[in-house]
Amino acid sequence: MKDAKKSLIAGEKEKRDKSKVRVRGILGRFRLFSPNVEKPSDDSSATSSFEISAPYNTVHRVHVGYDGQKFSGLPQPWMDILLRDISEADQKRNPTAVVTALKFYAASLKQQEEKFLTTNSIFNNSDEEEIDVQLTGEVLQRLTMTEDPCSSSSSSLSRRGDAPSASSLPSPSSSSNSLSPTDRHDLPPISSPAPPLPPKRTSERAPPPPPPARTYKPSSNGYHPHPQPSASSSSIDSQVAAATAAAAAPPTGDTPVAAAAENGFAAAAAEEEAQQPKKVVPTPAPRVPPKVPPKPAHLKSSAGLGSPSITSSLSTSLNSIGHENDRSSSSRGDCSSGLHFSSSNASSDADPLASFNKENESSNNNVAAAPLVPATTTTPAATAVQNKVHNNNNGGGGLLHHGEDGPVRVRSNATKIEKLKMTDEEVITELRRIVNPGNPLEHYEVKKQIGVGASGTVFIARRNDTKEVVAVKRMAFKSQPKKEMLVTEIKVMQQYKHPNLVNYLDSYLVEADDLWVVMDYLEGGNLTDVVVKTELDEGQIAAVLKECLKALHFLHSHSIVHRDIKSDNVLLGMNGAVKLTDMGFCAQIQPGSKRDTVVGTPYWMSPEILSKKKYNYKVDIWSLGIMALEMIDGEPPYMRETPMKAIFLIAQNGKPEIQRRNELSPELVDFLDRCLVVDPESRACTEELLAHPFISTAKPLTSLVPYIKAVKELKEKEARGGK
Ligand SMILES: Nc1ncnc2c1ncn2[C@@H]1O[C@H](COP(=O)(O)OP(=O)(O)OP(=O)(O)O)[C@@H](O)[C@H]1O
Repeated sequence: MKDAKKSLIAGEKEKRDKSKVRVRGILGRFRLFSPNVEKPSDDSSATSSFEISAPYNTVHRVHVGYDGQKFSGLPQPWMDILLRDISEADQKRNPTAVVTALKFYAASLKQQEEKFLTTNSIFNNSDEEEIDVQLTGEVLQRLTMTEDPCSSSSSSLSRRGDAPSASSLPSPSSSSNSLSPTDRHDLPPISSPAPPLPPKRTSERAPPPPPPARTYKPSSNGYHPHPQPSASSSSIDSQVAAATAAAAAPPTGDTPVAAAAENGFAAAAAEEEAQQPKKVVPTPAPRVPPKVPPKPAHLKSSAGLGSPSITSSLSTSLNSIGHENDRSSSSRGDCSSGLHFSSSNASSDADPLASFNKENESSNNNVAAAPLVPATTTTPAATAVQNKVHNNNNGGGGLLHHGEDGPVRVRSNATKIEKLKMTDEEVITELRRIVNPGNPLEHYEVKKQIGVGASGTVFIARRNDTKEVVAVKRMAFKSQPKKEMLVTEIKVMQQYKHPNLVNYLDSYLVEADDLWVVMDYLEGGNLTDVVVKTELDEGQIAAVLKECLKALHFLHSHSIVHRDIKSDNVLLGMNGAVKLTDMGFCAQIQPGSKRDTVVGTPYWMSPEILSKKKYNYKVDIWSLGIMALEMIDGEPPYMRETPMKAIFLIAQNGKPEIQRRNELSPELVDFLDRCLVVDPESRACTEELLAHPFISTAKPLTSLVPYIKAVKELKEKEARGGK
């Protein structure tokens, strides 16, 4: 009787709580479409039938000129898109931002498989094919005028004081570096229209009539999932670009000229090393292959799991993690005092975990907000990771010597280890080392599908012995375009444990193709669903940000940069727990060093990434600021613009307009202002933000519960067909 009364009271309370849930109005986020596999996450019957065709075999060299009036040299389809998306007046007003957008666009053409440039993640680590943007006239003059790319001084090309300086935008010199990705699908069609596209964000409310750019409908607006051969592959003519750059451009990044020269030397050495015949990577002790069940139907074809995508958020390559340090850069940011970074050396650069181990050995670890230390360093996986480092080095130039006391790593003269691309076989070998042995079906009973991502399908499963409910992401490994990234994600998840990171439990590789990653099940779904359908108040927004900041502080304290912070990558527990996921894009950045791989999701990307500058962990802070805007507005800035235009606008405007500034508390406005600073050196760090007055207004996490429940119910209703 008492219990019945209690549950009645609880039920009433829940009802009251629910009635307080503020449902977002019609200005909710547009429904986005992706060419790949995204299906309604609740649609367990959903399977993908869409396959991205293999795109480009040819290499085009695209030299783009700008005479102060208009751009020339672009392939016609690009020109069409440019004219469609960015008015001539805008082009003229800020040609450097156009260049940023073009380069980003061009680089995306390099992706063999990709998603639409919408909310999807992008990884581009290749500098083989790029657009060569040769500028002439006033743009070139202006570009050469400013030297400090992070300068907060406003450029003559910037419309607002907070806009990036002209030199923070791509310069001719940067065109000789790898450039940024964009949306290949943006090309106009030359063949049949694209197949209908499933929605990417299932939770998104029905949009108002979307502008052409956001619907990606073929032919009507030029957005197509299939690559267009005519403009398919752009390639930088590096010699020409280098010549142009050498003559005209300031050094990119924040490095002094001498350091830049040194860096150039290192890069050249790496290039040279990469061209050496590849040595055989030692094969690990053979593992007794587990008895495997028949291949699941959904893995029989890659299409069944969703088209592979370079933008897989489960993706960061081994190459990318810890291999791109710009040793010459000395910038450390303004917030590093409270954080411990392990000192950089060649060996630790090779793998974040190597660095982590080193860090553990060190006694001066003063990480402040890392309630849990990274998981054991003595697990087979950790050992395997170390082996991997050795193998990598060995493969890269026979640098490993095994002494009696164990392996001794000798400093490589080539710092750009990412040049050493792993073959698929090597990746699989590596993967086998780090996953659990055995057959997962002996341990888990797969229940139902809960979602489909770019790289795989997520299921609820139950552990046979403990009856624990878990989430299992299953991926057709062989058809993944960036296999190394999956390996990286597993490694990062294995090694870095924190209450605000989605907890990794196990992984298995079945028949060398069915990759299982078992993790905690976050029943509340992702934050996107909540921000799209409801309006959190400031205390709740602060609560979410606080949890994310704790996770970021932990990662940054271990020299790990997440690189894909957005609401999609924040999962929620039914108790209000907030956890970051998608560690695939993580990379290590040593103190004082920066990276230049273009990674992330364009709308959330910081100006320094978009303009292909060297960057550090501050990129996560920018993205967190954008995510805060998502929670306020239901979508990130420029979400209703075409991808090309959005990149142009980020490059041009730098800090986005805070639409509802007047409705927000001064604390929240200040928090946003500290995150969305164009100059990363002046941008806040996690430590500062955790102590920010806005964060101290955080409500208890339980305040999120009614919202999470309401959204879940709404989604279930939608899945049942009752809107
Ligand atoms: N641990 C988890 N608990 C609950 N739901 C999850 C979990 N992991 C993923 N999901 C949900 O499953 C769906 C697919 O997730 P996934 O991570 O595959 O998406 P994605 O980020 O688009 O894809 P990818 O990571 O392959 O790029 C999403 O709706 C996500 O919220």
